[in-house]
Amino acid sequence: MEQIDAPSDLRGRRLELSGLTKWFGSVKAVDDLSFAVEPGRVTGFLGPNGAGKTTTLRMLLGLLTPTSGTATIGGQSYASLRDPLRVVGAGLDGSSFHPGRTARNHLRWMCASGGLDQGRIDEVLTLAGLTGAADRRVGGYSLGMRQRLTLGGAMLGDPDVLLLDEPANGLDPEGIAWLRGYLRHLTAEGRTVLVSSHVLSEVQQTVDDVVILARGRLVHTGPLESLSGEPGVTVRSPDLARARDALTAAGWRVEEGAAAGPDPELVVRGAATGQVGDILHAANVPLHLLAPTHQDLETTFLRMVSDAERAVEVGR
Ligand SMILES: Nc1ncnc2c1ncn2[C@@H]1O[C@H](COP(=O)(O)OP(=O)(O)OP(=O)(O)O)[C@@H](O)[C@H]1O
Repeated sequence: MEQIDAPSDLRGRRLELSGLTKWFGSVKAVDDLSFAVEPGRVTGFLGPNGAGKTTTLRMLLGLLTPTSGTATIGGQSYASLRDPLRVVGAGLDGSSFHPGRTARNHLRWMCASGGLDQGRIDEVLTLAGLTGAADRRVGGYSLGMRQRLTLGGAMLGDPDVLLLDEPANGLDPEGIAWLRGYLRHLTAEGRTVLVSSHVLSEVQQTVDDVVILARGRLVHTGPLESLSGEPGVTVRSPDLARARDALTAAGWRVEEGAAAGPDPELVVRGAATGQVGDILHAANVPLHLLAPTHQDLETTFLRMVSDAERAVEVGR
């Protein structure tokens, strides 16, 4: 069959995983995973350590063979791409540098081993913000500079798709802001970007979509906003027990709020402030706070993961 790669100015390659499964001996690292990653968006690939993120990325990159299922890039498996380094850039391990090499020489070495033209090295160094440090040995680089070099290396083939494993790991807030700008720039050009992280808050400002994994299984996929949960009303009162009773008697779903201490709070899901205020007023409950609220994204993420992990435990 003839292999046709779209010209890179068309970009727009979708990633599709279908029933992807990987066993390592008796360990099921990836379990019947199906989801898609859209071009022109940054997708966060999230899950706790050991959830199966790296294994999935390695299968997408043809570095591991799935036990069953498929992973395709623009409809093709990695192995069938005619010019894979120009289609997919990968940053899988930020620490695998020869410490005695300069960044420029590292990129030259990458070009030579991947059969890529060296003409993009200066452009990539600029893109990664490493022009001034290009001729320094990588052994003296900070973690953030190594992450930049990993990202730069992934861009050498001017790929349509970027797969990055924990690119925000160890970055300071300035580094995370830089990463956000870098990835935004790349998706604005129509590229497909998938970034893994075990901490949502590290990439929360960076991603458009999320794919959440736990114990190798898909837990949730959707736009980032889909994690903001159901809106609600936060209530603080010195008599929270009575507030809870009045609200549940009126049929509202009441959850514990985040704050602990002398004035703890509860959250009434799906209610408007007026409705909650009227009920508490009628029940003579003293109020210290009544405010509309959205669930914190990280809280939703952690809850989804722990529910999924518990379901796996129960199913065993
Ligand atoms: N080569 C291997 N041989 C045996 N087990 C493996 C191998 N690679 C991964 N695993 C196991 O597969 C599961 C998923 O690991 P994986 O590295 O894909 O998770 P992860 O989500 O990337 O986590 P981390 O953030 O810690 O890298 C883990 O239980 C891990 O121990």
